[in-house]
Formats: sequence, C-alpha cells, structure tokens
Amino acid sequence: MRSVAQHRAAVLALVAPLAPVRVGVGAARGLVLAEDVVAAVDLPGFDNSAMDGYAVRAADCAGASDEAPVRLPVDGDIPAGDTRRHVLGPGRALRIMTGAPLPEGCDAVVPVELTDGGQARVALRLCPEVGRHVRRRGEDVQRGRTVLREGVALGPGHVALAAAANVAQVSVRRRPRVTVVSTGDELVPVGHALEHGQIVDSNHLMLCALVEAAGAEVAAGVHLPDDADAVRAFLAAPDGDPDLVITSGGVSMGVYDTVKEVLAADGGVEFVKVAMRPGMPQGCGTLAASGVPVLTLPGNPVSSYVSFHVFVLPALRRLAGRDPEADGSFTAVAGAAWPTAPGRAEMTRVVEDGDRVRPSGGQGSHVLGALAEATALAMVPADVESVEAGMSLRCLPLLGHHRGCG
Ligand SMILES: Nc1nc2c(c(=O)[nH]1)N[C@H]1C(S)=C(S)[C@@H](COP(=O)(O)OP(=O)(O)OC[C@H]3O[C@@H](n4cnc5c(N)ncnc54)[C@H](O)[C@@H]3O)O[C@H]1N2
Ligand code: MOO
Repeated sequence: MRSVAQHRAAVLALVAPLAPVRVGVGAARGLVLAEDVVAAVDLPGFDNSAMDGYAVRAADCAGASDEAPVRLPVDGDIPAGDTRRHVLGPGRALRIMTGAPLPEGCDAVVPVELTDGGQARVALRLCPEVGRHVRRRGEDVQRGRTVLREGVALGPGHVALAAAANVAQVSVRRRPRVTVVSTGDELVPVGHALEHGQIVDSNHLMLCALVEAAGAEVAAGVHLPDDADAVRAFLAAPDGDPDLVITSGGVSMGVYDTVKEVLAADGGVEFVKVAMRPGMPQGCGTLAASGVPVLTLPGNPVSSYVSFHVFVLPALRRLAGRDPEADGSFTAVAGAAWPTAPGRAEMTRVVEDGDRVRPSGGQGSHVLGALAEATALAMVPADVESVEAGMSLRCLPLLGHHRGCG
C-alpha cells in the first residue's frame, strides 16, 4: 500500500502552476499574483487633512485655549475632491474637510470640535503642533515601490492597496477549471423520486461545492452510468476544457467499477490502495487523449470528501500558484480516545472545542450526518494504534469552516 505522502507526491507531480493572465484588479480577489505589484502613485497622493476642521499655520494660533481662543478670518472652504490649488495667507484660516488637499502655507489642521465652527471668522481653542492632523504625500506608499509580491493570494485588503496605488490590472493565475464526473447506475439527481436501490447523486453537488470553496471553477459537471463506452467517450474529450478532471465512484473491486476498467486500459492512470481511512482506493494520472490530469476518488461520500481535502486540494493549490503545503493545518489535542485502523492513516472527522478536538460522530465512510458537523480532519498517522485523550494531532481544516475557507 502507498502512504498518504507518496500519493500526494504522485498527484502533485501531475500539475504545474497555470499560465499567468492579466485581469482587472476588481476581479482579482482570491487569485494569486504572478508578478509583483508596483505603486503607480504616491499614497497619499497629496498632502491632505485627516479631519474636518480649519487649515491654519500653527504659529498663527499661538496661545489659543478655552479661556483665550485665537480668532482668524476664514477665506473659504476646501471640500474633498477640490482640484483648485489654494494658498493660505498668513494669519488666516480655510475651512477644510477630511481628505481635502492642504492649501499651500498650511502646516496644521484644527478639528471643528475645538472651534466655534465659524464661517467668516473662526475662534480656535487649541494651538496645534506643526503637522497635526496632516497626512503627508507618500507617507504610506511611495510611487515605484513594490507593494505586493508575486505569490500573494489577493484578499480584499490587497485589492484595496493595489487599487489605491492606481494599478488597474494585475497579473495572476486564473482559477483552475475542474470537470466533475460522478459515476454509478444507482444515482439520480436531487429532488427526484427514488426507486428501491436508488440514491441521490450527492457527491456531484458535494464535489462541485468543494471545487468552488477551494477557489476553483466547475468547468463542467456530468453524471455517467456504469457503462464503459459512455465513460470512455466522455473521458476521451471531457467537457469544459478543464485543467483537472475528478471522478467519483467505480474505482474499487466491483464488477461494475467502470472508471477503473476504462482508465486502467487508457494507460496514463495508476490505481492504488492508499494507507488511509477512509479513502483507500485512489487513482491518478493523465487522460491519454488530452493529457489532462485526472484524479479518481472513491464513491463512498465521506471517502470522496476526505480524498478531496487530502489529494485534490493540494493539486488545486499548485495549479492556482499557491503553496500546496500551506494548507492551514494546525496542531490540536485529542479531547477523547478513539480507535483507528491499524497500518492506515486515520482521517477522523472532528469538531474543534478550543485547542481540543473530538470525533464529530459516526465515522463510517457512508455517514454524512457527522461529516456536515465536522470542522477539521484529525490526521492520525498510520503507526498510531489508537488515539488517547491528550495526544497531539495534526489537523487539516475542512473547506467552508473558518480556517478552511479556501
Ligand atoms: N471487495 C472490495 N470492496 C470494496 C473495497 C475493497 O477494497 N474491496 N473497497 C471499499 C472502499 S474502502 C471504498 S471507499 C469503496 C469505493 O468504491 P468505489 O469508488 O468503487 O465506489 P462505488 O462502488 O461506485 O460506490 C461506493 C458507495 O458510494 C456510493 N456512491 C457512489 N457514488 C455516489 C454519489 N455520486 N453520491 C452518493 N453516493 C455515492 C455508492 O452507492 C456506494 O454505496 O469500495 C469499497 N468496496
Ligand atoms: O477507503 Mo473506503 O474510502 O474506507 O470507505
């Protein structure tokens, strides 16, 4: 049997970061930079006021206090967005708003709360120090400076910085496109009446949801019957022009395990048993006709779900230009004892309670109730015979749950 690490390495060897594309900065959230971002302007772009108040020369306000306010004539208003160039005369004030450009000659701003708010003349009750409430040009970012590095996954704050620095387009890796294939004659779409022996094709929707939660795109989704010709025809030219195909079902030892039958003959895919529970039967390789990487996941819903996190997610991270190993895994303490499969890494679905984790309920590979509640996978190494309370465990956050939000 192959170890989890060996199979992950085999999966990662199939993929490389996608070619960079240029996109508008507003469309770049969640994508990974393929090139540094350099500021096109200073930030702030001009000296401006940090407060609504009065632009003054600090020296003109000497001695101002509550008891003895200094009175200055007000020469007009400077609203934010005022593109005129104002000059502040000695011994005079201008009413100024937050973000408005400072008039020439001004070296401080007195907030309106410390004045009588006068329009023609203002009484100032405080003498500001030079520079008070003034935001200087370039004090945050200087034009020409690298503000974001290649490899950064753009969050809303990064988008704000690039946009403020007037960078309209950025070079990023696009979202990986994934074609999702579920297989099995027993499956019917959700919402249909079920005959005896039939079940809902929940893996299809689950895998599509996981793909999207991982920041990738569902290129196409299809359900195929356990029919070798249908599976062969689809995989010879998969819909959606995908970067990756994932399949569910049909990879173990059954006589109708069609995915395995077709792809084993195709040549480019190896089928292995991975020392992991759940998710033992796995396949990975490339489709012979198109060269598109394919990962075949077991059909049991929990096995598919776990396999996605352990094998598909690292592949998607690499395609997207992210570090496959930076998966947010964390160490937690077992809050209970639980049994594990001998010789196989146990991927226990757990709920977190502070720094402790405990199994989320039934752990069978068909048990979806406990899966929905789980927030992480405790990755118990293959050589651990059973988990004891207090043991330290590496845990992988599940997509859609705080740390695992893609
Ligand atoms: N003789 C053996 N039998 C099995 C072995 C084995 O080593 N020897 N391995 C078991 C393990 S472990 C797993 S996991 C499953 C994997 O089987 P397949 O990938 O071939 O999946 P199927 O047989 O198609 O389905 C398994 C199970 O999951 C249900 N299923 C399948 N697709 C979906 C779907 N899209 N949505 C919801 N549920 C689905 C299916 O009805 C079956 O109940 O094999 C074991 N057997
Ligand atoms: O490996 Mo199967 O995935 O245990 O149920």
